[in-house]
Amino acid sequence: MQECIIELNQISKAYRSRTVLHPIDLQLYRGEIFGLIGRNGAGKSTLLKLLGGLIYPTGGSMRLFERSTCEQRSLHERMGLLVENPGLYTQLSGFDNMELLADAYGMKARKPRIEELLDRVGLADSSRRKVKEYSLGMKQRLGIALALLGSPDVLVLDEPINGLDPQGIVDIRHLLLELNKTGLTIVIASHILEELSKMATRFGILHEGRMVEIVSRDELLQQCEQRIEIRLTEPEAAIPILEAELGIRRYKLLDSQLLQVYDEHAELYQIHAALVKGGVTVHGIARQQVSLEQYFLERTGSGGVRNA
Ligand SMILES: Nc1ncnc2c1ncn2[C@@H]1O[C@H](COP(=O)(O)OP(=O)(O)OP(=O)(O)O)[C@@H](O)[C@H]1O
Repeated sequence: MQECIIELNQISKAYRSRTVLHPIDLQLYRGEIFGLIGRNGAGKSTLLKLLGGLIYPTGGSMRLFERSTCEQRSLHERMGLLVENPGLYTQLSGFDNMELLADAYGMKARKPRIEELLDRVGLADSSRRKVKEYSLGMKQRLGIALALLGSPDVLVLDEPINGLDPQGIVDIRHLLLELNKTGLTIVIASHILEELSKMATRFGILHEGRMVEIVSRDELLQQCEQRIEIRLTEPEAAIPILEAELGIRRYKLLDSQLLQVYDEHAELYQIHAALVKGGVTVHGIARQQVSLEQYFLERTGSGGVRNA
């Protein structure tokens, strides 16, 4: 069974009288990569800051690692944050930046740990170079190493790939996937849906301060999978034909007149011919595919929220 390590119950946030996060319920599970998607101003950073204990909620409660954060605020220390600018000392080397934070943590025997982390984020060879000479991607990787210094259970990242070139994006993705393989839970906010979809195992869609949908990777991929839509009046007659004649096993009856077939090998003309031969009247048949972008826009577009 999945272990829930973060639980938000009706968490909300207002600045003065302006509500920027409406009550949100959310459970995060150990080992997952949770992707938070939303347009600019949707409330992603606010939610991440609440998770990291950088700001206080206006309402609701939060449980971290099965304890209430009211009982113990230090629970937030089990999270590694890269939420705002990592606050790097650019005149110092990557190693020295790590050492300063290790000092603040009061870490003993830190050199091997720092070297291990810099190696893990791919900065071993540049660890003695000044940060001002680092590329944006290198700075982000150093930010991640800093966030990992306290050996967190959860890594919380706000737009870590913003502004990176394609190679920088791939490097960060590989790094995060590797870290996740070691058991680290990751919460990552991004508006680059395509990239997020290559990492996250679950997605939360934030829109105007509301969590409008939480969807697993499998559900999302299924929603965006290529499918054949058949409009017909007798689906109960059509299904046995599709199964017996064409060996189609993956289909979904959306309503009494719309059948969706998920089978990349199925051909439109074969389906049409088999149904007609079996005496089924077909009113329409077409291939459909919803792109990730379309899926996201449907839930956050001017048409408002659509329940999946
Ligand atoms: N300290 C603050 N005081 C007042 N309003 C704030 C404060 N911080 C954020 N907001 C407002 O809260 C809303 C949500 O902001 P937030 O930064 O969480 O959104 P976001 O989804 O992370 O956006 P972006 O992708 O642009 O970073 C915005 O309207 C923003 O103006």
